Amino acid sequence: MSGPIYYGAELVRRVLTWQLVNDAVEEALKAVAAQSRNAPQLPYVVSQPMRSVTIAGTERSQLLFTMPAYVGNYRLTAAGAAGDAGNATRSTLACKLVTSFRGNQELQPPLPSIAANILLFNAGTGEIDAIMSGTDITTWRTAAASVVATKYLYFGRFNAAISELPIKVAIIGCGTQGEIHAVAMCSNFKVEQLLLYNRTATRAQQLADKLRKMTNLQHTPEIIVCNSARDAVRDANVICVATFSREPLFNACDLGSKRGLHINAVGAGEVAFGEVATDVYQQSEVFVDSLANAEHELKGFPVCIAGEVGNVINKDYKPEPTSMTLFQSMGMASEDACVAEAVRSALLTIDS
Ligand SMILES: NC(=O)C1=CN([C@@H]2O[C@H](COP(=O)(O)OP(=O)(O)OC[C@H]3O[C@@H](n4cnc5c(N)ncnc54)[C@H](O)[C@@H]3O)[C@@H](O)[C@H]2O)C=CC1
Ligand SMILES: O=C(O)C1=NCCCC1
Repeated sequence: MSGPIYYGAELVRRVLTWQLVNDAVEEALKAVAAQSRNAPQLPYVVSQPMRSVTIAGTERSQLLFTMPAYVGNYRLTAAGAAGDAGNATRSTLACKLVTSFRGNQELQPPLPSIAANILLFNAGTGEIDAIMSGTDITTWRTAAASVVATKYLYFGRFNAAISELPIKVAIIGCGTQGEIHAVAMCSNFKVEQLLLYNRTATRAQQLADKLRKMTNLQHTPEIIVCNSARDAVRDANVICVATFSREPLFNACDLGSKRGLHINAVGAGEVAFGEVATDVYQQSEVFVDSLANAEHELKGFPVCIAGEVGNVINKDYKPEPTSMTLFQSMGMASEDACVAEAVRSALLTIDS
């Protein structure tokens, strides 16, 4: 063996599309839920041990996560994989190494807070096949998980096509995740209004300017920069929160109509669920990406978890149509494994 191939960030970016990433993430969510429900009618085999967290220093502001996963008997149905027998069953063994250094945004010039690489192994021999830049994959797959959650938890309650229902989306936190969530929501749904809030207001304004110049968004909404998180969430149908805040950024009383509301809680302060108030969790039907990970990582979580997003996709659970739903995203190694495999497959198709 000649050693692993390296796929750098430029190459990875060439094939990242919403269809490719959404499909791979949806497959990972379904596989994890099938495994935890022990559903023998579904073919998946998943091993996703808890991620390890190494604290690089004396504070928890500099972290290294090790995220291994094996996903067996799943399918890539993404457009990028068409033509390479992308629908064939496959199995992927991968491990993501990802750092979270939240002070990086204060550096001159600033660096991303989250940086990752993904190791892809030969699932038959255990040899390492490839190392892939995983920073963009992490960014995209996190937003894709919110898109899939929004599709099933929010849109799933209406009897209309997703493309016909206009929504107002609030983005709380306008860093890397805030930006990709804004793009993802406008690329996948009919967003008529985008409400942006960031602690440093200039950052929200910069994101608004950037989004207004983007020509590749499926929908170009009215974009409003808000003075507070409360202003941003008041009239929103879908809320995406992605900050490092330890403190709640909005409370239940800030949410106008609880009927027909969905929240994607993506970020993590000292406590993963710190940025959303306890009463919001208490009034929501709460879903996670992985119950096993939630048990381990969400110590002191204020409510019972209704299930995994994959349970809703696999149709073994249906949320109450009138409830406020909340997706507590932690991020899963199996998402990275499936997306990295889809990226590799798409790159091989381009090359051949
Ligand atoms: N669930 C998942 O799968 C993933 C979650 N994350 C989490 O998403 C969050 C955001 O990550 P990035 O966008 O990459 O970081 P970033 O550094 O690019 O952006 C963070 C944003 O949060 C704001 N912020 C930071 N501290 C705040 C506070 N105390 N109060 C209000 N706003 C505050 C900053 O102004 C900044 O705009 C982090 O908590 C990160 O750990 C990141 C990747 C995957
Ligand atoms: O899933 C991930 O990747 C991450 N989740 C939490 C913060 C660091 C990266």
